[in-house]
Amino acid sequence: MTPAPVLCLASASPRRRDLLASIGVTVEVHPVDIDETPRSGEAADDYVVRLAREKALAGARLSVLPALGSDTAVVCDGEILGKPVDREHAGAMLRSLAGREHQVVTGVAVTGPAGLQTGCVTTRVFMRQITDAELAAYWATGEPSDKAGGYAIQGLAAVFVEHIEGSHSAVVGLPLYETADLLARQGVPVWNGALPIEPMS
Ligand SMILES: Cc1cn([C@H]2C[C@H](O)[C@@H](COP(=O)(O)OP(=O)(O)OP(=O)(O)O)O2)c(=O)[nH]c1=O
Repeated sequence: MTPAPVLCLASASPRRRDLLASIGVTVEVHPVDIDETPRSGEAADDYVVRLAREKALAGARLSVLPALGSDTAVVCDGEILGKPVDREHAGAMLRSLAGREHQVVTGVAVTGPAGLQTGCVTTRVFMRQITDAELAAYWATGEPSDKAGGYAIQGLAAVFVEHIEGSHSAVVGLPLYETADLLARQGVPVWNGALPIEPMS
């Protein structure tokens, strides 16, 4: 039997639902539609935390449960890369990331009895060079289309990623270590209730 939901997930991302399920958090899914346009001159960490906060607050209006929102941006040379709109865009994005370092910035916000609390995690990702034939083959898999930066580290693009410094789960869409802390602060159980909730320090 699936445990009762303990959290409203204000997201259409199946990755975020699966990540939360992996630490024993069953969610009620409420995708929310917000304007994701970056403000002029907005830093990536401010941008993802702002969107995470807006998603959490919109989710809270749809549920009686504490609500979580999150946003992931790929940043290269200070520029925020969104999701690719077509094959050319996806190819240009991955070409710009190949053979060097970029950053993945993920913001998370949880609103509940303790009020609205946020966190932000930056992970350094180092990719190998990628050939044109590989780019074409990767686009044909369908994987890049709904992913920030046009790749999925948890999927086929793992063969392009030499190493990371930071949080793998944050690159996939939700930093689980920081999220567990935010959930504890709101009294939301993880491990389906088996992990003792520590009082806020
Ligand atoms: C870099 C990278 C991103 N992604 C995904 C995570 C996010 O789902 C997506 C970034 O877009 P987001 O706007 O953060 O999320 P979303 O549109 O999927 O869902 P919602 O706004 O409803 O919460 O890219 C991966 O799955 N793997 C990766 O390696």
